[in-house]
Amino acid sequence: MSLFFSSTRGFANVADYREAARRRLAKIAFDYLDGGAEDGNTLARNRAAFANLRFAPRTMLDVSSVSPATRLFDYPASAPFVVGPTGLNSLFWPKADETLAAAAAARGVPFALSSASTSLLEDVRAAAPGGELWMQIYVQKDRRIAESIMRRASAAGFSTLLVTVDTPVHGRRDHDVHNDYRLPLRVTPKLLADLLRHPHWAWQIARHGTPQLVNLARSLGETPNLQRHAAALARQMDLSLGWSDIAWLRKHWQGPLLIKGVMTVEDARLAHRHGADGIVLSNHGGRQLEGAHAPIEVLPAVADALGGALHLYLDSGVRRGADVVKAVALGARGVLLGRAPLYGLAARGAPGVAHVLSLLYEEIVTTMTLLGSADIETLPARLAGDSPGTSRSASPLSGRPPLAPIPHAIQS
Ligand SMILES: Cc1cc2nc3c(=O)[nH]c(=O)nc-3n(C[C@H](O)[C@H](O)[C@H](O)COP(=O)(O)O)c2cc1C
Ligand SMILES: CC(C)CC(=O)C(=O)O
Repeated sequence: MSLFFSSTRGFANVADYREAARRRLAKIAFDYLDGGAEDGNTLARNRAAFANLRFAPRTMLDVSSVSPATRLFDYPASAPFVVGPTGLNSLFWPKADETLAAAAAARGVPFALSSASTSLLEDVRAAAPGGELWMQIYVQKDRRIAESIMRRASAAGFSTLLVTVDTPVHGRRDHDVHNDYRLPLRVTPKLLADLLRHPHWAWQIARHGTPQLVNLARSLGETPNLQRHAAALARQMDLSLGWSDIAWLRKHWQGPLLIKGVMTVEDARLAHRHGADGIVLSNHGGRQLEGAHAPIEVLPAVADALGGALHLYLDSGVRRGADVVKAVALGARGVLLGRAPLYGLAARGAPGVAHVLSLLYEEIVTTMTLLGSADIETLPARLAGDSPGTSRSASPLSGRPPLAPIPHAIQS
């Protein structure tokens, strides 16, 4: 890494890293990272929905020692967030998945590896030996791929499985069409101009080679071939996947199992009924269904319907520690971070990821201190509705059950 890119001085928040990532990455890569589906309405709504929630702080409470520590399944996490699964990460920085996993371990939070990762899951384990690792899978028509990834992840000590169900087809990403984004990247005059404007990124890609979907390749027993495996990823999703397949997943995965991409009370109930341990309320960061609600908007109804029966996580739009606090206050056990750590990675590599995670951690602590919450159990009593003047006692959240440990739906 060059000296120029090593400093994290002057970065105050995730948005600063986003801007630095925008400057360093070629447009084709930044738009893939940053963009949403179609007109970007859901992408924007994810942020607006967080901004519209208001806190009801309490004062004169002892905040001399504030801790956002919590338990995420059996893992004692330093804070209620997880570095979430994102595919093709070495498009942003070499050895990206190892870097993200090591940063998460150092911060004391889980890292979730995408099955579309550009590093082998075994290499990620080696890069974060003591870290808490989760594995995400897409289920493709050839079920042996998912079975092989589950087997390998289990052998490598990954604790928790995320099954992503909001991507039967890819959302329509207009920016990718405009940029002529395809894998492997094809050198067109447009891409060449883009590369010339972003020489540091171009040099990195040239030096380290095009990222490969190595986990997918290994589970197929094939030599990595980006063209073939990217096409397989996009076109071979099992569109027949249904709730009864949780039983099949259970045969291959003994640990906690979360369904990622649930957006309704009905589906949350079905996940529970079919034996999932938890769900991630997610609209895939506004990258899939344009016109979806923001997950934070549906969280209160889902939390009330489940009444603590499932581990409830949320993602999409988390850019501030206050967003994490709001999600926990509304009933989430924790949040997944999608783009936020990627901005740090794309801007500055390992120091950038570490700084983003520590900024979020510090923002959580500051928010809790200003709210009069010394620990996360008190957070549900600190959020009022979004209408001005909503009083604390009128909070729809008062009286919600505390976040008690939840046993797995199925014990091994
Ligand atoms: C570049 C990128 C790649 C992603 N790849 C995956 C993936 O491979 N598997 C998955 O389940 N979700 C994937 N997601 C979705 C994230 O896990 C997460 O749901 C989303 O980014 C959360 O929104 P946020 O980015 O606003 O935090 C990806 C998101 C981004 C931005
Ligand atoms: C590699 C892709 C499957 C990643 C993804 O889920 C996304 O771009 O949103």
